[in-house]
Parts: sequence; C-alpha cells; structure tokens
Amino acid sequence: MSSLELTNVSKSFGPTSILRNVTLGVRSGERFVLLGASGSGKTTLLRIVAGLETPDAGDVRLDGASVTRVPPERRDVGLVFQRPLLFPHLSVGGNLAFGLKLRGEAKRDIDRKVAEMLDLVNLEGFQNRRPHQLSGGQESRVALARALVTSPRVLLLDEPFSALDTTLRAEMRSVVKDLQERLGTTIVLVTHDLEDALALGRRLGLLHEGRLLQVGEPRSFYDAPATLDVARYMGGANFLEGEQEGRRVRTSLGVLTANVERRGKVVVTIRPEAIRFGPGPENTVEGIVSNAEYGGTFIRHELRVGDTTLVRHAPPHETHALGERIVVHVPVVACWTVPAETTT
Ligand SMILES: Nc1ncnc2c1ncn2[C@@H]1O[C@H](COP(=O)(O)OP(=O)(O)OP(=O)(O)O)[C@@H](O)[C@H]1O
Repeated sequence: MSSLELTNVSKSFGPTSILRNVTLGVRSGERFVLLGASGSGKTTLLRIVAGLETPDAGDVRLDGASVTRVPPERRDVGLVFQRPLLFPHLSVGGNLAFGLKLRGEAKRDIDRKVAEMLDLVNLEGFQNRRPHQLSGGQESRVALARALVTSPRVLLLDEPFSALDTTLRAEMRSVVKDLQERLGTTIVLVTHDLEDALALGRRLGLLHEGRLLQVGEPRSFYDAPATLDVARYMGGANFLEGEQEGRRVRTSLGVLTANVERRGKVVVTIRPEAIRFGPGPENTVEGIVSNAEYGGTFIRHELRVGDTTLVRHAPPHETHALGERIVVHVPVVACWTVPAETTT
C-alpha cells in the first residue's frame, strides 16, 4: 500500500502555476527522491505534504486517509530542512525530547527513545551539548534524529545536505540510508543533486516546472527518459534530430535502430558511455576523432561524423590519435528516442 499518495495536486501563487496536476504514490518504507531544478516546485510539494501549504486542487493521503484538511501537527510527518534549525536554547537531548513532550509521553519513554535515537545516529554522549557546540555534520545528525524520534509516518527531507561539504555529504547519505533501512521509515527526499538522488533513491521522480515528468527506478532515467527535459536533466547525452517509423530512425548519422517504437519527429538520445568501439550488429558509424580529453576514469572523445559531432566516453586505455578514423557502434538498447514535441 502507498503510504503517501498525491492525486492531481495543483498549486499557484498569484498568477504563477507552481505545481500542475501532480500525482504520485510513495510506498510504505520506501526511499523516494524527488529531483528537480531550483524553482521546479519541490519545496512547495513537501510543504503541501507536511500541511504547511494548502493545495488549490487535489488530494493528499497518508496511509489511505485524506489529510488535505488536517493541520500539520496532526499529520505525523517529520521534516528536515536544508539547515538543521535546532532550538538553540535546548540541549541535544532537549531538542530530541521536544516533540515527544508535546505529545505528552511519559518521561521514562522519552528518555529511552532519546537515548536510542542518539545511539542510532552515533551521538551517544552528546545529550547535554548545545547546538552551537556541534559541528555541521553533528548538527545534521541531531536534526535527523529529532525528526525520526517521534516515528513519523513519513519523513520529508528538503535538500538536507546542501550546507555540508563533500565528505560530510557522503557521510550523511549513508547515515540516512542506514537509519531508513533499520527503522523502515518512509522517506521523501527533495534535491537538485543527481549524485544524492542516485545514491539514495530506490525510486526517483523528476519535477520540471511543476510537472512530474517521470517516476521510476534511477536506471530508467538514463536508459529510457520519458521526455527531452528528463534526458537533459540527467546530463551529458548526445541529441540528434530524427524521423522515426517503428524502430527505424532517420538521422544525420544515417538510419539507426532505436530501442523503442515511435512515429514522427523525435530526438535520439545516446549516452556517451554507451558508444562501443568497433562495428556492431546495428548502428555502426564511422567518424574522425576530432578531440580527446583525459577524464580520469574515461577518455572523452569527440567524433566527427559528417556534420555531426558525437561525444563518446571511451575506456581510459583506448587511445586514438587526433584525426584517426575509427568505427564505433551504438547498441540498440542505448539508442533511445523521445518525441520531438516535448522540446521546450
Ligand atoms: N509563498 C510563496 N509565494 C509566492 N511564490 C512562492 C512562494 N513559495 C514559493 N514560491 C515560488 O514558487 C516557485 C517554486 O518554489 P519551490 O521552493 O517550491 O521550488 P524548489 O524546487 O524547492 O526550489 P529550490 O530548490 O530553489 O528551493 C519559485 O518560483 C518560488 O519563487
């Protein structure tokens, strides 16, 4: 069963439409990442789930029951923002105990839950510290622990690592992953960062200008982007205009066989890492190496094929001289197309 369901949720601020007909189901115990550029409506969507914002239309359900008209404090939703926002005058223990006290839980239970949670985020012994005595990473862990200690039905994380440096980011990702796996909490994390999304999301959703363009496993965003905007968001692909009939696409590289059937004007998307050296059973192309850059784990080649330039990531041991004529092929599974009319 879906633990969180949004049905046709729309929201405008004044004349500006921020969310358009968003429908999404997040399963119980799932780690779901909502990806999107700045301004795409991610925070607004989280605020609607938390009850801090009311949708103009549509419904929000938690564990099957509509909460669209339920105030935030009765939704049982945990929120962690970009900055930890701990209560500065309360100790770490006090911060964690806050929500439990509000609920009127017994002191004995509160003490036990706080201690267990601090243990889970590796902060045992930090109970009496004040927020200003913590490092950035510790503060983030306290914020996470505070949101989880009340066992919310859904935990919403809004760019929770954006204030942290690269090392701490990676550390926090594994803390979140580990906690979620142990506690089985349903998590919806919002980020614009592809790396965070791929590391954490069992499933992803891509929000673009208030529309949810695609929902699925991370791999599907690379292998089978639903629209050109999705393919663009994932970055780095080659795009070629084409005219498709069934699996056959006429392009500036010649006729290619695509991994999807369509008809009419399309854009072929080919990932640079998918282009193989040597001829293949299909989609074989001959070109001239016009540029080569060492990229550490790969070599970025530009291949001139007539008037078209293909970017290819070759294995680091595969070196070619500039001007060398080489033959490559695009496996059919890597030759994906999207309808051209989605171009924005
Ligand atoms: N209360 C408000 N009143 C008017 N406009 C708002 C309000 N809240 C958000 N917006 C606008 O809605 C749009 C989407 O904002 P939102 O914060 O949801 O996007 P986001 O994807 O989370 O972006 P970011 O990653 O930058 O936080 C933005 O253009 C923002 O200016």
